[in-house]
Amino acid sequence: MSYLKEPPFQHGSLPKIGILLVNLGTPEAATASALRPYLKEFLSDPRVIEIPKAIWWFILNGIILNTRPKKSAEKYAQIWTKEGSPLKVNTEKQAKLLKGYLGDQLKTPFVLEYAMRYGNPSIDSVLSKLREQNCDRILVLPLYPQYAASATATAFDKVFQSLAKMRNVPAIRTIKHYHDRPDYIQALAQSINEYWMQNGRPDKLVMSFHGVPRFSLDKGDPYHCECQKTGRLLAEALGLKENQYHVCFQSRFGRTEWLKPYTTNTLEELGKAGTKRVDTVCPGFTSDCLETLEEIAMEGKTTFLNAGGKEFHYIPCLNSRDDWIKAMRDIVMENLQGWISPVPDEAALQASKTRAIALGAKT
Ligand SMILES: C=CC1=C(C)c2cc3[nH]c(cc4nc(cc5[nH]c(cc1n2)c(C)c5CCC(=O)O)C(CCC(=O)O)=C4C)c(C)c3C=C
Ligand SMILES: [Fe+2]
Ligand SMILES: [Fe+2]
Repeated sequence: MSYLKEPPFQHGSLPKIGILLVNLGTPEAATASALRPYLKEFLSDPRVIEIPKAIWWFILNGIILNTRPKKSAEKYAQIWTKEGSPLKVNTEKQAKLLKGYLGDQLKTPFVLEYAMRYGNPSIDSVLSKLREQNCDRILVLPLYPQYAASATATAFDKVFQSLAKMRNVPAIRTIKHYHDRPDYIQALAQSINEYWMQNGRPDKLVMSFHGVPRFSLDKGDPYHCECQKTGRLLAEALGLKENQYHVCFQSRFGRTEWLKPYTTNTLEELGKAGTKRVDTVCPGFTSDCLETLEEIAMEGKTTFLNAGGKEFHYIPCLNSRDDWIKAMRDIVMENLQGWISPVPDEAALQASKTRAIALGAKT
């Protein structure tokens, strides 16, 4: 086994902290040819598809990769922006703003980058970049508030696979979840209240989370419970009664049962029941993306209106809201405790050199 070449080591150089935001990833373009490699990487992940490898290989390569890229590309084309995929654009903005806020508070030198679990910038390439900049401690923040093995754990797997190629491995901290943090809940509640102040209130609020297969709940994945808890806390923060909101799950893939109730069924039932206005929000997504802008804001709207509903509103994700970036800053600061010093590292280094000289040591 040969390891990656280490960046040149310099005595006396100040090590930095690396902060690595990880999001899911997105295709490079809204075309079938760009969707194919993205979907291949995504759907080859055993944390995402938990069926025997050999069987899945035939289904994926024989059926899915011949049909889905074109269909998905058509959906992406409807939400694509001049700057690119909304997921990437939003993640980039969050990283930039968070860097600014952390710069105001952190006395220890740091580097903040974002990476994508699938596609680019890859976790491999960004971790190499952090090591080259002398980061000897790295904090990993997945941009998923609720823990799921198929989202959070696979991001960690990829980080550890990258580290396994290094000789001088940095210290690592991972943030598992923040689904019940008051600042995250408050940012969501505030965004919804602001929306309601401008657009009036709905009859029902639908909170839609990304789904996962039902068996993952039975096998011990806490994702379902964490989504339910986020939903309950958000409803409490908004002062909603139980009959004024629904927690449901979207994006079902394949024929197996996924977490229920399915968002599409909920919207259809609400429409059929004569509910006049439904507002939807996706608290599990910190950035707007295909799943929110196309599946909910477009497809969900059609489902509800076709079933007899009259008015459908989609409330955007947290994206680059100031209260959310501040919450991210606080999540990072809390998780850096013990790694950061209250005085600038340069000053601490100088003080320890002075002490050492006073004690007669050669530096
Ligand atoms: C096939 C199984 C899938 C599981 C399990 C899954 C879990 C999961 N996904 C997210 C977040 C996102 N998923 C997104 C897109 C997306 N998801 C799947 C499949 C599974 N996801 C597919 C095939 C796709 C690609 C689009 C498509 O062809 O339908 C996205 C959006 C990406 C974008 O570019 O905008 C996000 C975000 C979570 C949080 C999660 C587990 C909880
Ligand atoms: Fe997904
Ligand atoms: Fe979807």
